[in-house]
Amino acid sequence: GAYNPRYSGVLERAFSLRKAHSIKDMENTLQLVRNIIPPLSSTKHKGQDGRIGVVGGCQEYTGAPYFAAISALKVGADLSHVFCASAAAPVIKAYSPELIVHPVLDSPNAVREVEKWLPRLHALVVGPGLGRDDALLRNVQGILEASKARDIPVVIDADGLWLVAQQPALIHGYRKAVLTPNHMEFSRLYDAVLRGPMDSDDSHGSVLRLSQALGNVTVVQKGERDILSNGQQVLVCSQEGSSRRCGGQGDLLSGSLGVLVHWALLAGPEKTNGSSPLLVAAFGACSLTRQCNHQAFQKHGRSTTTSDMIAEVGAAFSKLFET
Ligand SMILES: NC(=O)C1=CN([C@@H]2O[C@H](COP(=O)(O)OP(=O)(O)OC[C@H]3O[C@@H](n4cnc5c(N)ncnc54)[C@H](O)[C@@H]3O)[C@@H](O)[C@H]2O)[C@@H](O)CC1
Ligand SMILES: Nc1ncnc2c1ncn2[C@@H]1O[C@H](COP(=O)(O)OP(=O)(O)OP(=O)(O)O)[C@@H](O)[C@H]1O
Ligand SMILES: [Mg+2]
Repeated sequence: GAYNPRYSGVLERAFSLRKAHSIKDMENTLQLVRNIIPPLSSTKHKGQDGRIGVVGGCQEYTGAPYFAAISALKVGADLSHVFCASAAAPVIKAYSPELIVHPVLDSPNAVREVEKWLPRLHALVVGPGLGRDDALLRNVQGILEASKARDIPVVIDADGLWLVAQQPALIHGYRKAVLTPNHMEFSRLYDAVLRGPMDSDDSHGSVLRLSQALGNVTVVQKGERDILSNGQQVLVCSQEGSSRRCGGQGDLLSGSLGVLVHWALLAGPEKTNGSSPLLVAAFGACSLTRQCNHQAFQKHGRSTTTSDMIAEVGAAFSKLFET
């Protein structure tokens, strides 16, 4: 119908009410994120605030696992490991002396090599820069199975999601899994699991249904607004970011989520007021990534890159969570 100016005031008021409501929801959820953050203390030993592993990195992609692993450290983990293909290891080591890099993913003993470390890890981030080589993916399948057997929380991103789309049974029903698909990865997963195209006009419903169909694993659909669900609750994160979409922002998100998932599970549901700890952790990682993007864009504009965003992690974290 034609635009009727008589209604515009009503619509505007309804819109601003909805916006005010969602700002209040966001603030309430941010408070839950604050509750799960462990206090800094001089009596802690190295490792207590998190030992995180990133599984990814191959001949082509060395940036993605680096971004994920360094972000985990910058958010507050004490130790960050990368398990990558042998060709990627010297490159990642050269980016940073702060990461522990294991060139094992293309070894015939890959699963055993990673399994040795699992008792010492609090969470795994699987997929950044993994690539889609069949032999690597088979090894990662074994690593995922070993992690589940030990009840280690896993964040699955990028090519880890490619693997899950081929074999949803790998993570079906695993309550300590969080998936962080971008637009493409989400539709690929949705097609594979629900055997039909998603309804793009109902993103809440699509995220909810995908989570349910995967046995209530937590799903984070990244986009203009991030939509998060554990099959019961749906949260929306619309923290202001920017219009700059350089590659690697998703890796910052999955790496920081690795730490936050560990903190949230340690804190437990009392600290999250009955909400799912994984959902609260995911909301924290989305808000943080978007705030980093916002701050970096204010300084660098169109030339903003993921490294500029990582330089903002400390200030963004304080602004959101230490107010
Ligand atoms: N520096 C690096 O090493 C980086 C490596 N990366 C790795 O690259 C590999 C492939 O990741 P991709 O994310 O490209 O995955 P895909 O190969 O599934 O492709 C995603 C595609 O979807 C497109 N797309 C994204 N958002 C869209 C939207 N809203 N609507 C329509 N199209 C959209 C993108 O342009 C991209 O071509 C992964 O291993 C990933 O970790 C990325 O993380 C980026 C940084
Ligand atoms: N249109 C948008 N406006 C604001 N923020 C966005 C937009 N699209 C994505 N983001 C944010 O950017 C971050 C990464 O999402 P994105 O969809 O770029 O992931 P990705 O494709 O996996 O990235 P990567 O290049 O690291 O693989 C998320 O925090 C998300 O909230
Ligand atoms: Mg990605």
